[in-house]
Amino acid sequence: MDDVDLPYDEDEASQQEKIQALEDRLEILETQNEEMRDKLLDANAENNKYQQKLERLTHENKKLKQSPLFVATVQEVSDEGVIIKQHGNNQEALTEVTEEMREDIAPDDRVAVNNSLSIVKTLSSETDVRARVMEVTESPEVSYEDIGGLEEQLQEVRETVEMPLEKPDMFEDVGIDPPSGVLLYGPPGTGKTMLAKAVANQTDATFIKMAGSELVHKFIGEGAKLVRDLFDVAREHEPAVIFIDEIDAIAAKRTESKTSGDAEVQRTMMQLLAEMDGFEERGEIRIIAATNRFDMLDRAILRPGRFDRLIEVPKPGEEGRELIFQIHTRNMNVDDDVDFAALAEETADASGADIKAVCTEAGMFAIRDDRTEIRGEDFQNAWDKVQADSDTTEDVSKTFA
Ligand SMILES: Nc1ncnc2c1ncn2[C@@H]1O[C@H](COP(=O)(O)OP(=O)(O)OP(=O)(O)O)[C@@H](O)[C@H]1O
Repeated sequence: MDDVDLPYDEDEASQQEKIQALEDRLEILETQNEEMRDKLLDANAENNKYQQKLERLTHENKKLKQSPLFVATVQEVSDEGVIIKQHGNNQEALTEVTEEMREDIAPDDRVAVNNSLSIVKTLSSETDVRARVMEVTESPEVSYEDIGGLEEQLQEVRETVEMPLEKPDMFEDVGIDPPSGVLLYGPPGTGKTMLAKAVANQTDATFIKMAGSELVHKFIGEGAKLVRDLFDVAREHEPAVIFIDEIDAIAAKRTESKTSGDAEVQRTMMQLLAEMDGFEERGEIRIIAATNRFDMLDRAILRPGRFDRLIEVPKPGEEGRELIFQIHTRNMNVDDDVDFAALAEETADASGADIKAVCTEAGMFAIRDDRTEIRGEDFQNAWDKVQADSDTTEDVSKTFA
């Protein structure tokens, strides 16, 4: 009791006064106690609030690190941070990375960034992108005998692509440069890809195919780099035939609009032209491009030294159609009553791809009927079906146009 400060004078206060003073002190202490309890309750409530906020932020933080993340390409790594270019809008941004991550990051790497553009992780290397966008075939299985009704076109492709690969000395001796690039143009499914594959097969060249639309739509922001990669891959695989399908996607006439998408397409095309122009010693690499939209092409790509040999690949004529029927039924069990000449007459306007579809469908009709031999009527039904299917596709594309 020594350390307690009593509210009265021990020697002088009467008993009554002592009781009164103690009662007063008790009252004060009770009030103080009450106040403290209130404060404690407030503090507890506050604590609860902060606890909830902490949980919310932890959750949000976790979410930020998860999807959706955006893809960007590293442009530059410097002391000031990392400059990235976002895919999609092509905008550049300066962002920070942790010390550990900085060591793993180099220009041209693909990275995933979150909403605030912080690099969250690095993505798989570009070889994966190359593999996804380029089809590389050591020796495609298409030969000249598999192509029906394109004798003139075949002849021209052989002269312009096959000869320079097989007899480069002849061009040197004569003193002329072989054509740089060959452009095949015509409706879909007429055998443009087949021609390119067949010539690669004939010359034992590696066939490297890249689709223009994929370059600019699927790998936005990487088009120019992929074009560079395409030529690198070709150099690694010489002799090689580079086939760029749907070239109109990267070489369409310039439009008035100046959207970033257009700028990206422009950059991709400039890179392609630069590769072709700077390709003095092209060695054993030939370039073939194809398009269904010749009218849309930017004339810059048709200048001498670029795609300077134009070959039209039209739909087959009647004779061509008969040949294509024969080619695609070579391994089929066809009844003797099937008259391909009559079928060729009837299937006016069909492309090679349509005829292939008719042959496959005819086989399906026989199977459905539990037969192993394909009859004339199966081909008839198949032609009706292929026509009906293509009408539906046209309607659908009109609807979504
Ligand atoms: N002239 C042809 N002779 C034989 N088969 C053909 C012919 N044309 C097309 N085909 C068949 O159609 C398929 C598609 O043809 P291919 O891919 O070469 O056409 P394409 O002109 O490149 O078409 P796209 O412009 O749509 O890319 C071929 O795999 C082949 O089976």
